[in-house]
Amino acid sequence: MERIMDHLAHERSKAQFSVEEMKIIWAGSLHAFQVSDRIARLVASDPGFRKDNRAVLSRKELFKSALRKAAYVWKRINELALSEEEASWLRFYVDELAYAYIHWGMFVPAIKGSATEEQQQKWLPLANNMQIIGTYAQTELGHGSNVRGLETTATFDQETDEFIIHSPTLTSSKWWPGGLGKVATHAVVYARLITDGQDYGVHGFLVQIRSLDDHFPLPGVTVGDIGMKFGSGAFNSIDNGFLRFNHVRIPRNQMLMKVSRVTRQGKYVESNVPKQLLYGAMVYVRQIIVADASIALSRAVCIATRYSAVRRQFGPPHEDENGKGVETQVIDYKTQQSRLFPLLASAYAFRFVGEWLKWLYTDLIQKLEANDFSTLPEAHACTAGLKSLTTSAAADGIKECWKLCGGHGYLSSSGLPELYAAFVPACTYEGDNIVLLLQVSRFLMKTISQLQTGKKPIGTTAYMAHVEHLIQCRCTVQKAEDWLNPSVILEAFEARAIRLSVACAENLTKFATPLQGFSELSPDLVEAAVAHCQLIVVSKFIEKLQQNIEGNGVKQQLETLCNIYCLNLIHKHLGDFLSTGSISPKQASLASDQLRSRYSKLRSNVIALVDAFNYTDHFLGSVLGRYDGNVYPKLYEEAWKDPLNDSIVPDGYHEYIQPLLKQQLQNARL
Ligand SMILES: CCCCCCCC/C=C\C/C=C/C(=O)SCCNC(=O)CCNC(=O)[C@H](O)C(C)(C)COP(=O)(O)OP(=O)(O)OC[C@H]1O[C@@H](n2cnc3c(N)ncnc32)[C@H](O)[C@@H]1OP(=O)(O)O
Ligand SMILES: Cc1cc2nc3c(=O)[nH]c(=O)nc-3n(C[C@H](O)[C@H](O)[C@H](O)COP(=O)(O)OP(=O)(O)OC[C@H]3O[C@@H](n4cnc5c(N)ncnc54)[C@H](O)[C@@H]3O)c2cc1C
Repeated sequence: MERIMDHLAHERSKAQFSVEEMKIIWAGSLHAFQVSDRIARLVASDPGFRKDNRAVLSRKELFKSALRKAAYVWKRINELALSEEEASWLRFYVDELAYAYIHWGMFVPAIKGSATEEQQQKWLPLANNMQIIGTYAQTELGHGSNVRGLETTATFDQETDEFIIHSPTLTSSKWWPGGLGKVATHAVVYARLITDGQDYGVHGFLVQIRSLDDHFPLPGVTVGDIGMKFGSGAFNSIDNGFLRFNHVRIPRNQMLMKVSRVTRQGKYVESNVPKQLLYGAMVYVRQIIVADASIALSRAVCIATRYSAVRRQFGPPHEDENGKGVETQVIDYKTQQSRLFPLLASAYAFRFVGEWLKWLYTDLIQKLEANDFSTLPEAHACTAGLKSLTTSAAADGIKECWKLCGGHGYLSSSGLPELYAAFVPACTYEGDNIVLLLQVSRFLMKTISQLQTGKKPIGTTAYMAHVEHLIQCRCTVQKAEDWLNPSVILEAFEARAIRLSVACAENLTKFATPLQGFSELSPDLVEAAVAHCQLIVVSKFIEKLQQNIEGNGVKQQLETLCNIYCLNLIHKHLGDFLSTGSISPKQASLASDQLRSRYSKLRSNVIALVDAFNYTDHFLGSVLGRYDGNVYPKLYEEAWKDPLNDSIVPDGYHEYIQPLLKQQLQNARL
């Protein structure tokens, strides 16, 4: 036991940079580090937030435990008079999916984004004080991605000045909203607005669904939980629900009227705000999900990295720091490094692109407030594309981390199965990842077509202004070290992205209609969108390195991680880089050489690099990822805690094992 604990301490002593400074870089600022660190410790030390028993709870127990924790969170927020920032850190570190995620993450943002000032004044205080609990009811049984295809209706009744909310078909049942099944009292419901016999498409409405007195559904409302979901814990602590309306009436002023409104006379009036703002809550949450992706991936990487340094298999016996003969740490196998280190680099890359996206979103909101809608299309494309790219990579990465831990990774106590089950639906919710990439490709094709009209591309598409150069330029790499030059890397990624996009744009012209072209070429369009989004991540990582980064050796580590992130992408997408002529086969081989050399350079720093995430053992929830590396005794201890080990002889022995054994014995004797 001691040896293993010493072993991680030895790993930490090899770090060539200041972990404390890196913690600040990871957190985003000294202030963010201090607040998050304080709240993380507060949660970890409070037995009310215990979560190590989750895997053995039944669905009902899990749900109730999540309700208890959500109520306790609210109590602690008030008792400690936490600021909004501290409260959101508290919810984050409690790490238990419950209605509060949707209430704060979607219901409140939907009201802020789509309600008029007057409506906000009425509803936000109620929501902010938890006098009502809200959900976001958009998806239906029959339609999720195709929002324009939603079937729920909101028909204006001029006589009573009300909307009648109705579910005309089974497929129009709302299906999936979190917190809806058993908890929410109110919902932002997306329904087709019909007035004067005309259908004006999907709009948002604020609808009360349960009584605030006895919690029973209101007349005309049928509501319940949609059932168990993937994995044992994960999303099963939350009540994703179904909801059907039978001519439920709401006052006219409960239509969210920032984008358009219906007058007392039933006239539909559009404001000067673009219709797309109705989808504003999705832009907001997608931006948060990118940050979530870096957190989920970094948790998994932290577990797999620490465990890989503890775990030993094969190899000629080495001498450890105490002169004892030991086997090889699995982290020293080059295959382990080539699977794990790019994931570590991706966690950092996603962290920085998430930081930038948060800035982009804040900038968008400021512009919208000044009635400047010019950056909305780019914000939509960036949030959609990066949500897609980072969640797909993080979900795959978590799965890889579990395999990197061998058999023990499959144990619930590793924390990895639940982390995977909780994160993988992020590839679907807030927009299916392929559907979102198609939105990006639509934006790219539009930008390319506008180049011909002389419109200057801006922001993340600014590189397209250099289309003539990027279409024909040749990569200048001659030796492996040349791949360490950021401008060389950037140009290779820009060339690959624009060449894929231009090829799509040219191919689209060969079809009878754009619609037919988009449909036929959609796999290529998705690849072009991925290349563009990867370019954004690469360029934001490089930009981060151009900032003033303090701390002994911190910048050097980030440079190595950035090189690994970029060179590994080249390695994985070699087909794209070669087929577009962005690099040559010889340069690809030099990139692989450089990648291998970067792994060696990173090796002694990896434990410190995952320590910089500053995750408590409570938050990690993993025996394999423990800070002290004391894995084996704790695995053994955890095994004893399983309910099956409550008794020496299991329940069922007398009914099913003993009679069977007896029968077989008797048969043998006969
Ligand atoms: C505390 C924080 C907690 C965070 C929460 C974490 C955990 C919670 C867990 C789960 C919550 C999950 C919630 C949900 O899933 S809610 C439901 C989400 N649903 C979707 O995301 C549906 C995806 N589909 C769509 O977004 C759209 O239908 C579409 C964009 C794919 C297609 O729509 P359609 O109107 O048919 O679009 P067009 O392609 O014709 O586009 C029209 C036009 O509008 C632009 N555009 C589209 N979307 C947006 C947008 N969001 N913002 C701005 N602009 C948008 C599009 O680009 C077109 O523009 P044009 O080319 O210039 O015409
Ligand atoms: C855990 C979880 C929580 C959720 N929470 C909420 C919530 O709180 N509120 C809410 O309203 N919704 C919620 N949802 C629903 C979620 O937003 C939808 O599931 C999501 O938008 C995807 O839509 P879909 O299920 O209709 O998938 P579909 O669109 O049916 O996708 C099925 C397949 O078709 C493909 N596909 C669909 N359209 C196209 C196209 N145009 N081109 C190419 N391929 C296409 C997709 O790529 C996918 O492979 C949640 C979902 C999950 C899993």
